[in-house]
Amino acid sequence: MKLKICGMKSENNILDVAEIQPDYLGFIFYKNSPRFLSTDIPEVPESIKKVGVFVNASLAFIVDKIEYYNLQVVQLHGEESPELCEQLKEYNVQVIKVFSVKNQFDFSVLEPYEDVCDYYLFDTKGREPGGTGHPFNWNVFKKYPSSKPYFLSGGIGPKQLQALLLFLKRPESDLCCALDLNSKFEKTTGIKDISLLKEFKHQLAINNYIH
Ligand SMILES: O=C(O)c1ccccc1N[C@@H]1O[C@H](COP(=O)(O)O)[C@@H](O)[C@H]1O
Repeated sequence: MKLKICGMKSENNILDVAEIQPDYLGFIFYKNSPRFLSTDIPEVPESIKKVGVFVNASLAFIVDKIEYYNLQVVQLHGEESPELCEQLKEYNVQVIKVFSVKNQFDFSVLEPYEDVCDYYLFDTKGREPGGTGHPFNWNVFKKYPSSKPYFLSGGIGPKQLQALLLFLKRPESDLCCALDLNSKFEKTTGIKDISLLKEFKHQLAINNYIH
């Protein structure tokens, strides 16, 4: 299981989070988000992939950020088209397409994206496009029709640990390849709590989900 830690706003906090050695660090390039990144990204180990998170941004805006910040992954968190996903593949990045889930989810909406993105990410549907801090009902994955690996997101925090460990034992989590951690691990908005993150990673490690 891989770990993505998302939404840091300060250079020092980015460096502290990088020391935990997540697989992905996510940076929000959406102006309306309280986690909008307005600093440079300090150098982090090459083993950590830098993910840019975008909401209905133009190809030119995304490409500009890919090049300036040397992003390896883009996370499309709005209503981006399959065509945009396809165009982005030409910029040597992996593409994560996000879908927001309320109580039920119609997985047929994935179909046009099957050949044009690398991963899906499932987040909770809220009034804003991300960072709701609320989990959704993971039972929806009992009907997951795809063979594409997915990131699990949406309000995952220390309080979800036991439910998460149970979920990860179930067959519907077989294609869950990464956990996305954001607002439930914050001291203040955009500043991650390092000890909470370390403890969560440790719990996943002692349960043999990460090494
Ligand atoms: O965190 C934000 O402010 C944000 C804004 C716009 C798009 C995505 C955003 N974050 C993403 O939201 C999910 C879940 O966050 P949470 O655990 O519910 O706080 C995560 O994928 C972030 O990348």
